[in-house]
Amino acid sequence: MNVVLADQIQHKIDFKTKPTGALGMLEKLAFQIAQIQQTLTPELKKPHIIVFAASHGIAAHAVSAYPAEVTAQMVLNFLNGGAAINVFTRQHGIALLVVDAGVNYDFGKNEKLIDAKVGFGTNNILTSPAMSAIECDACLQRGREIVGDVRATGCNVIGFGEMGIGNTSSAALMMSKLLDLPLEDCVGKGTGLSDEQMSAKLAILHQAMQNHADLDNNPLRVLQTFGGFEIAMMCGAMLEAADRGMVVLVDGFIASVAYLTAFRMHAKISQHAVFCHESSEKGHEILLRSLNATPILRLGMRLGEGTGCAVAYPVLQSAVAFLNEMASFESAGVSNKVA
Ligand SMILES: Cc1cc2ncn([C@H]3O[C@H](COP(=O)(O)O)[C@@H](O)[C@H]3O)c2cc1C
Ligand SMILES: O=C(O)c1cccnc1
Repeated sequence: MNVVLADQIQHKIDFKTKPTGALGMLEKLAFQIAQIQQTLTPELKKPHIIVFAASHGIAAHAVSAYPAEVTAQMVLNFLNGGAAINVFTRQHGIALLVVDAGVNYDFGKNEKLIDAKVGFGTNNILTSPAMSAIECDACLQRGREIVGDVRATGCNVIGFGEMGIGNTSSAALMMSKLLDLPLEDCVGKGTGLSDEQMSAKLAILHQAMQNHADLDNNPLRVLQTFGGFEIAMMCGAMLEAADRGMVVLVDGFIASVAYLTAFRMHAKISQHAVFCHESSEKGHEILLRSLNATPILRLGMRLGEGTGCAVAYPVLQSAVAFLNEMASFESAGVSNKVA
């Protein structure tokens, strides 16, 4: 760490015309973004959100309140501009990219969709590993390449979203294994299961855990065994974004599990991560706490798609704006003597 620059950034924040610390979390964000960019005058350039979509074999077991076909239908909705993430990215001037990481549907040629198809969905993780080591590696690699292409456009702030019916099941199993926590702490209602359906989901995931009893907590093996193509691609994408010095916006429960996996691979990613919101999906609060992460927003959202990143983005803009534009005590002739 460049200690001199870190001191200068903190000094610049502290000498703005406000009581020390009065901009709260905006100050922490401003410091972090300035540190990431190694400058006293950070800028957020060409923000992007990438939504990765994939199908899940486990969806055949009624672990979601919605049918598996919704994954492909929502991809078409993203392409037509009608989903929540389309609305919020449009609202805030964020570019949106949609990636077919492995949806069980043939979208044909569509120039609006990035084709990174690794397959037509993961295996059923109740009985088999989600994917082969080769597929897992391909996902990480494709995620990295897509971010490389986005970085080349001048983007320095990027968020990731996902779409994949059944993926809260994948994420819960991964979280339980990586953090060595009981499944009860990690499994939630996802798209909105009833209490009864939730008990059935928990029973299936206990069975899945038992069927993979010899799995250790190696992040790559956990990803391969329980992950989804979209979760693995997000993981590679987050790693690349950090490697390239970008600000990484972390969305809800599933994105945070992808982040946890990436963090276990390369802890350095934490310097780049901004936790945008706390999802109301059970497990997210515990996961954020275990990461020592303070989310920007707590709106009771539980959607995914990167929506938390899009809604939190203006807060990052405010953080950068105060650091660049606000007067200092000296420039404004305001006394900074504490009475
Ligand atoms: C219409 C619709 C739009 C969505 N957008 C995101 N998700 C979210 O819900 C899914 C995870 O929940 P579960 O594990 O219960 O299936 C993921 O696709 C996630 O992105 C959606 C779900 C639905 C139904
Ligand atoms: O927080 C999330 O990412 C989430 C929660 C429920 C359903 N889908 C996504």
